[in-house]
Amino acid sequence: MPRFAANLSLLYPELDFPDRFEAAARDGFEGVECLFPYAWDAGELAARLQGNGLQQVLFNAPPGRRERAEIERAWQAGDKGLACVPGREAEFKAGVALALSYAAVLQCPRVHVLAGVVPAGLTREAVQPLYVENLRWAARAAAKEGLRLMIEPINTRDIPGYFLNRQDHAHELLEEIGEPNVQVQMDLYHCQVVEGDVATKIRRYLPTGRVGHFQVAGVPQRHEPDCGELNAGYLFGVIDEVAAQCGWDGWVGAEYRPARGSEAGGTSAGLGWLRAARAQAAR
Ligand SMILES: O=C(O)C(=O)[C@@H](O)CO
Ligand SMILES: [Mg+2]
Repeated sequence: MPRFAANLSLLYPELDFPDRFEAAARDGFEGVECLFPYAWDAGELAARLQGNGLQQVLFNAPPGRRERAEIERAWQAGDKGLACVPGREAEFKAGVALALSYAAVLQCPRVHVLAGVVPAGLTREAVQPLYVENLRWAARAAAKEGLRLMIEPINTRDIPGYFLNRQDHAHELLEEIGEPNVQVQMDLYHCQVVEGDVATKIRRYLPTGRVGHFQVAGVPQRHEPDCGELNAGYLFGVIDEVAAQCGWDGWVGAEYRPARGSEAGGTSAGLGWLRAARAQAAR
């Protein structure tokens, strides 16, 4: 069974963010990820991790220039990253520096750097050199701290105009960036929405050593992984099989909006997919 991390920005919406750590540990998660930890003091979050025996496995660099407390709200309102946005290089670098400082305190080995939306009037091809240059700069800064950066293809239904949508583009970009500590965050939800053939893509890309993290949700509504058109149990089996062959030991982030979160039992009641994965592994 892969190691699963609870995405605390999406799971347990019935609880205050700091209380979600304990809930995740109680449900048997060993790792957690989140979108943006910046509204909280890094030391306070590190204490929550330690107190609950959890590892922070991933979070995002800020998607735009804001006060720390505003970052999450700004993401909802439209900040989607700066890596491909001309004229905002200084803000991009300041955001990466803030993320690296949180990663050090949280002892988190991975930081996702959002690509951003291609500005009106420009093409993806026109902004790609800037994206590559920004990622190269960020990768070198992260390498000094022993950290890895993730780049994530995201579907354009969720973020219209987003620069990076496809797995093959992400892997081409890694070649161009040319820094070994940059990897792909392969979100199976986005992969299914954009291009499908998910199991084949896991088999193609995981052995390259260029996939640093997986995430999963049901498709099309981004609810529990066992709701909708993806067969999560089958895909976890594929990850397990290929990981064993190539020595991959990363995490799968549970990044979904619980459909059952508003029912009695909250997020925990919707973890049947996790219990099924455990039962399958025990057989
Ligand atoms: O939307 C997603 O998928 C994510 O992983 C967010 O963290 C934005 O990158
Ligand atoms: Mg994702």
